[in-house]
Amino acid sequence: MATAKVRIAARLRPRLAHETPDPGDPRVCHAEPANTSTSSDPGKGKGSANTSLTANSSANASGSSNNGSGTFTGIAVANPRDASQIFRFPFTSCYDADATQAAIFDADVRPLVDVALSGVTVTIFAYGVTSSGKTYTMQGPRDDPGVIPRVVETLFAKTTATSGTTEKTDIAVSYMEIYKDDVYDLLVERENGRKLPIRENDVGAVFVAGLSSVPIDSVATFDKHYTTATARRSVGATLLNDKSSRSHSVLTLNLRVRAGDKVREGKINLVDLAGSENNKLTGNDPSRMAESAAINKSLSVLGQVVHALNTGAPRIPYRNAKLTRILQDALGGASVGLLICNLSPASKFRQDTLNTLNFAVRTKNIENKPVVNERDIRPPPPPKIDLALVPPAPAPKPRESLAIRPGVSARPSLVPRPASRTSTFGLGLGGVGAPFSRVSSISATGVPVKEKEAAPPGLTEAEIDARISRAVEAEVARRLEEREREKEREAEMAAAAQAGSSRAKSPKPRKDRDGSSRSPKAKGRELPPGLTPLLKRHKDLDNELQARLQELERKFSLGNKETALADVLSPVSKKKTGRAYVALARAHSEKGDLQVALELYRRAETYVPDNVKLKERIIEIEWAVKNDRAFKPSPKRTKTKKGGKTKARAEEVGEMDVDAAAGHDGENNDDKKREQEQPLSDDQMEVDEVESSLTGPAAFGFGAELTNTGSKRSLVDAGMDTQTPAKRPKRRAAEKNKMRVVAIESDEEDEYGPAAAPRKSRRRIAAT
Ligand SMILES: Nc1ncnc2c1ncn2[C@@H]1O[C@H](COP(=O)(O)OP(=O)(O)OP(=O)(O)O)[C@@H](O)[C@H]1O
Repeated sequence: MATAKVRIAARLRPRLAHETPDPGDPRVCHAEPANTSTSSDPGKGKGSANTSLTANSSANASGSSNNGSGTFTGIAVANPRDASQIFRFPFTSCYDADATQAAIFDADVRPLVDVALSGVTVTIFAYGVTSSGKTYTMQGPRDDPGVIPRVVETLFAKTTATSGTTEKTDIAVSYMEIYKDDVYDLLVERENGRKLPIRENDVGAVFVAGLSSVPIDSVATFDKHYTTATARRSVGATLLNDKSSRSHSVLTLNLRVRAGDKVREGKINLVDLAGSENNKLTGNDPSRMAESAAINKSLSVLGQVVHALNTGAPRIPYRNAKLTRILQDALGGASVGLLICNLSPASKFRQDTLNTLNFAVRTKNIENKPVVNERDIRPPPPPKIDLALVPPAPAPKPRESLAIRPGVSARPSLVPRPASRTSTFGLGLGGVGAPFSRVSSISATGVPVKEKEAAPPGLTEAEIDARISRAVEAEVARRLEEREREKEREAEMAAAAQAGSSRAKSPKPRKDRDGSSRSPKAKGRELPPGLTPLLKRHKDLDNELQARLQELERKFSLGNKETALADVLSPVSKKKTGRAYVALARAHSEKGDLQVALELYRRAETYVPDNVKLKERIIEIEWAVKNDRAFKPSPKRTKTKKGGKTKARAEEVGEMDVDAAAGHDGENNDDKKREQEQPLSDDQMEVDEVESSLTGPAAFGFGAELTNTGSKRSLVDAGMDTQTPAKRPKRRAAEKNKMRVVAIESDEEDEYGPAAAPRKSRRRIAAT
């Protein structure tokens, strides 16, 4: 998609009862004849009497005409220090006091709904001085709804219109406020609300971790959530506005449009910014002053970001405020942006109005690079099986072929493929995600043969299953024979050695593995160089193997490939795979993709079926999905350090705490303290352990993607041991016998920042 500049719509609100008119007040001009004009910065301009100055804008720097026809459309406002000087700010879209909510919506907002449904992120934000009408524009009163309710209504009207088609749209909402530079979820009870951290995922997208996302299936459902959440927003009375927003609010509508084999994921961010305010005018008390300072600071950072983008600065200060961090995508990112510039007609706000207009003029030069989020949702092709040398099944059942359909492109598995490994039963399954074609073929003589890429076409599933079974049986038989021969040799050598030593000295009873003492003579009688006991063992194994193969076949025939894979993996691989799924699930649940998260947790359970905490997690998410409720992932865990000290868990899996990097290390201290007081249950530890394994380099080769990169500085701050990982193994080895792992996960980031390779430390602590 090409670049797209941020669109600007200027809206002048009507005068309130107590506001008296003044000739220099801002005025909306619709195609008025353009007079003398000088390209100038209105904030600094000092023109002669009756001079009309046009705001400096690269879009229209050459004159007062903004449409090439000698007319001007935009906002005209007098200089507060020299009323004879009129500044003109050209905007193609501007609305005067008579403009209706519907007019603004239809002209500027409605087209963006289609853009979002096409898989693009759209951000619409209202900007302006306090009491300029931002909340009125975004939210609106019940009898005159603003942008937010209208967007939702339009979305549902559009999805209803496509209900007869193959297109299906899922909509979910999340709603947060940024109050005194802390983020809170407005969809949860205020008492339960905790400060939410801002994080960055593995592809650099910024998101608020733990923010709930509620699926909505109708305007009425949305209304219910929205009304409750809006009542939670921080609002207070000031001398300038008796219902002044004391926070910035961001309402996000997540759209998922499924059409055939494709899914598009668009988003609409609807932002109602708190208004800049002059404390001399607002009459703020100390608490209002603190709010006001936070509002003004974040808006000032917003201005700096816009300025840096306009001047092509090498560093854009997004990280200097939560607000800009969250709006990063809308300002120079991959979003389509609309800034609604709200203006107050009151004289006392004249300078603020000029500031607002200057900000708007600068913002409209920002270029974004919108991205369409569309992906193929066809299921991955069935695994290929190398069956070239396995003899054909005697009686194949006519079932659907597992052979890959021609023309269907393979999609990468959710779980990256590890290097192929050979299991104890000789199946080189290569772990989860590896195609069955990686199974080493076994020749009739039991010698593994080179892998081939494509399975012979036209085989039924039954044939494939049968061939796998025969291949496994052949390999197991070969290995058992080898083992028996080995044992025979050992037994013969032992007998010969004992016979030799018995001639030299009297026999000494020797303890066997089972603890029984037997004389070499007796042993010789029980274990002659013959094969009887070995064959017995062989038979046991055969039965065991047979049962296992039957179980495998049963599961394959049920189509439960996941379970079957879990069964044939080694315990270590099972655990690793489970960990990988848990980490992915957690990342999805934090993003609000509860359905996907649930599916991933269920898959994880296949690999670690005994994990009680995991079961609980599944039940919780199932409940949340079923009841359309938000799911709050468990807070960061603490772990007990040797000596009884505690510390906050470094990071969540798969994310980087961008706050620390942004210099907000001191935040959330209360939350951390609370977390430190929560002991970890063993089950939770197991889940954490499952997640933490992803940080290891051996985690299927994708550890780096999901690796937690907590900062070393934060560990130092928390009073933690920051000994380098290289030294740890020695200490661990010494402690190994008296310690047990009760909590793992302390990921450290190189002190030079997140760009450096992440390292992982595992801590062992004393058994309790
Ligand atoms: N277009 C409009 N038509 C009628 N009344 C309006 C309009 N815009 C704003 N108002 C009124 O102006 C007052 C201030 O509006 P609003 O609370 O929306 O301002 P705000 O910019 O959100 O202020 P703050 O930044 O302090 O939250 C309210 O009483 C509101 O009803």
